[in-house]
Amino acid sequence: MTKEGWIEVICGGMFSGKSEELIRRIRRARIAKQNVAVFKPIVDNRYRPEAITSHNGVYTDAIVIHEAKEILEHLLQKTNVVAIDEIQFFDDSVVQVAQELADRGIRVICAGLDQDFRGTPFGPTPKLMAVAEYITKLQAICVQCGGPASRTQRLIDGKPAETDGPVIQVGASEQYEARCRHCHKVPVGKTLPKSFLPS
Ligand SMILES: Nc1ncnc2c1ncn2[C@@H]1O[C@H](COP(=O)(O)OP(=O)(O)O)[C@@H](O)[C@H]1O
Ligand SMILES: Cc1cn([C@H]2C[C@H](O)[C@@H](COP(=O)(O)O)O2)c(=O)[nH]c1=O
Ligand SMILES: [Zn+2]
Repeated sequence: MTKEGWIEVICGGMFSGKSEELIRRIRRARIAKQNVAVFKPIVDNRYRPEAITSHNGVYTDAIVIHEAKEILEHLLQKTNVVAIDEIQFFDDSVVQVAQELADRGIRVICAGLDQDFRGTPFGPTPKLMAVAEYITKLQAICVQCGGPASRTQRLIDGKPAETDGPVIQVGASEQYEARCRHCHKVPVGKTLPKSFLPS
């Protein structure tokens, strides 16, 4: 007999529709009478504090947590779907938690940035992608050329950030815009870590 339980990752740059897609999957799971538990990290304090919110205004309530292991404490016996937004803000322990849930028979849906503003893999997202059964990589629209925006440009006073800065900086369109690989500007002195380059 086929067993239940797997990991889905929805990734891409900012404005690519990750939260929209996560909310859509949550809505459909609820229509299918699944018991869904929704989580977000406390770091994300934009829009409604206790909800996952898309840049287009759609939202759904969420439990705010500090660490991934708190997810285990919030689950009910009947919970069979777990949705987590902004996974890039968790540490690597979120990978272990997702694996444990999927092994227990739970459908785990994770959404988050795959790259930071420098174009470097972001937090635990790449590791989750490695162990996931299903990956959906979304593109926004490049605000410069209209092409597929796989990257996120950080802005300072409306211009591309030219110097490096903290990786975590919560914000929306006042600080970030969607760009394709050709229009994205990497801060001076920043390239991919050697481990991501061909030898
Ligand atoms: N450059 C852009 N490309 C595509 N959508 C954009 C762009 N700028 C703003 N949007 C809006 O962002 C919405 C997607 O937001 P959201 O689901 O929050 O994405 P994400 O979670 O990936 O940041 C789109 O439906 C659209 O209304
Ligand atoms: C690129 C980049 C983004 N962030 C922050 C900015 C937002 O608060 C979230 C992403 O939200 P979205 O739902 O994907 O729109 O991440 C950051 O902290 N560092 C970065 O490099
Ligand atoms: Zn472009």
